[in-house]
Amino acid sequence: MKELKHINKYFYKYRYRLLFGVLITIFAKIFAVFTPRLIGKSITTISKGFNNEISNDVFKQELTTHIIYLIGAAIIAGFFTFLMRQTIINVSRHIEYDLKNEVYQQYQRLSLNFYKSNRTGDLMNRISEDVTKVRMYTGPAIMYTVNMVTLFVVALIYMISVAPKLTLYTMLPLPFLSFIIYKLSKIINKRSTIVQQYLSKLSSYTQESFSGISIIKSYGIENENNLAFNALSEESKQKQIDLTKVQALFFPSMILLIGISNILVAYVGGMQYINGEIKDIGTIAEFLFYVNMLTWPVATVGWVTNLVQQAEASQKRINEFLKQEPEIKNNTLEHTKIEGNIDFNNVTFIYPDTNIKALNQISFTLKKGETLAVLGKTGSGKSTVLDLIGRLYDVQEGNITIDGKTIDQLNLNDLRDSIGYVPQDAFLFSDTIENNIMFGKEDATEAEVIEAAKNAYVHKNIKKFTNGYKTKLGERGITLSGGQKQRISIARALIKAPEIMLFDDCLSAVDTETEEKILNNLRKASQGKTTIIVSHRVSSAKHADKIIVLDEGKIVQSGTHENLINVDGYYQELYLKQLSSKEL
Ligand SMILES: Nc1ncnc2c1ncn2[C@@H]1O[C@H](COP(=O)(O)OP(=O)(O)OP(=O)(O)O)[C@@H](O)[C@H]1O
Repeated sequence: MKELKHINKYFYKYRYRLLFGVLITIFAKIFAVFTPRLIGKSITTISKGFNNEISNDVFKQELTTHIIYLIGAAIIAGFFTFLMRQTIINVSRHIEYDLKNEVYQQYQRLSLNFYKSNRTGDLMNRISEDVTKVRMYTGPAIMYTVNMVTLFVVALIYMISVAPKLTLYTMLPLPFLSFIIYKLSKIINKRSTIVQQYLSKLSSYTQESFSGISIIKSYGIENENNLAFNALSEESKQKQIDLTKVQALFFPSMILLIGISNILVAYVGGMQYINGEIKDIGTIAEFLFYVNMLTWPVATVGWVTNLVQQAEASQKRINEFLKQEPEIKNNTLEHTKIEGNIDFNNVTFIYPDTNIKALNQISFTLKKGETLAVLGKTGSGKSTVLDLIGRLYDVQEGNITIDGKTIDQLNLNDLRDSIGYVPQDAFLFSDTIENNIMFGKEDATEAEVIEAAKNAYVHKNIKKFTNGYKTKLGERGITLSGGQKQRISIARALIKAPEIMLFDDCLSAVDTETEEKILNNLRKASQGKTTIIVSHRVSSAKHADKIIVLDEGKIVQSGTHENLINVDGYYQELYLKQLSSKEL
């Protein structure tokens, strides 16, 4: 129960509702216990009536009173049971919602490395399946426990006072029942976890097949794909059958044990009635009702124990994530206006997970309003430069300053607010084009959206879609070309009008002519803004105030376009190659 302590704060938050739920449960059970008593009394009255021990009038009057009370007690018990579910199960839904939000907020706080070291499936499971299992502890487990304890106490007190020996026999099979249910539900849970795993495997497999359908079709591997799917389905079916076999035992075992209890009560009660130890015949009927009434709560002891064990295991997994601290922390609450003077001083950076030295002693200075172009072979460390400016990672050696302050001393939110970043792979959400652009500025006007799209040279494309800016993207929406995606992603950064603009090879999918037009617009839009353009093309770099060429994390060339085309090296080679291909 150590791990589940985390939930106590939520119990405290909803303490009044919970307490109300517990009280209601107690009332419900008190009234529920009236039913067997009144049935017992009615049977005794009927027996007396048949044996002419009471007059016809008394018989009628007693029986009518019992029946009216019986209906009344059943209605009241039913109403309280309804209220009990309404309160306790509702509280569990509130706690589930709060816990999901807590986990999600923690996910948002954590740094990129956390996402690298944990699989997406794992992250999804903890927020869905694990939270659901914890909910079973906060709702059904509590409800059934209170239910059982109350019913037991109320029923037992009364049963012992009426027939102590018969009570003992009634209770005898119940611990066995509880134990068997505990064992069965343990096996059922184990097998259903396996079934669940197979279901996730199947859905991931199908999902991937659908995403990669064009590859599957173009390579003509539909048959192989079918065979692999069939094999997985077959395994999954086998696991389902294993589960069904144990599930099939659940109710028969319960019915068997209830049957044994009924026989015991009928036999022992009958003998006691014959011996005169029990006065009223109705007591036997009453006890038969108790057996059936107590069986389900007793069975739930085993079930609830299992629920709590599972919730504990799930909460343990959730706590592992909740305990983690983001590697990148905001070190100050003080707000600073960011101008955009960037300095790299001997920055060395090694990716912690791969140990790859991505940057090695990098230094450069970029004043507010200047443009830097970063070129170099693939894997030379260009994107890493941008990631470090946005503090997606912290540098290990050397330092980066912005406006003279090392970046970890700047307010992290201010820093990220002042950056407009266009990644290498443009990511667009399954939403309208307009909302995707407005992601950079939530309160943007329509005119601003259009202006940004025009600057990113994508306005004309958008206008051609039937729904224009309201066109839905993503699943069930339209599919954009690589170049269109890149340009919408640029518009998203432009609308933000940040002090620092970071473009990570984001024009690679557009032709050089469009590139030229976009760059012209960017130059106008980014007047006074510090801009870094990562590219593989000289055409993207030639207007920059400064150019650096990286190779294996080191700066191997730096200067302006005019300087660099006149010295032997990577830049000149690239220039000549791209020039000749253009001429061709
Ligand atoms: N998140 C990461 N975790 C671990 N290693 C990484 C990560 N990102 C990049 N690397 C490694 O760091 C090195 C530099 O990568 P980076 O992405 O900065 O290169 P790049 O010059 O931008 O390459 P490209 O032109 O192909 O985009 C590469 O060897 C890469 O494998």
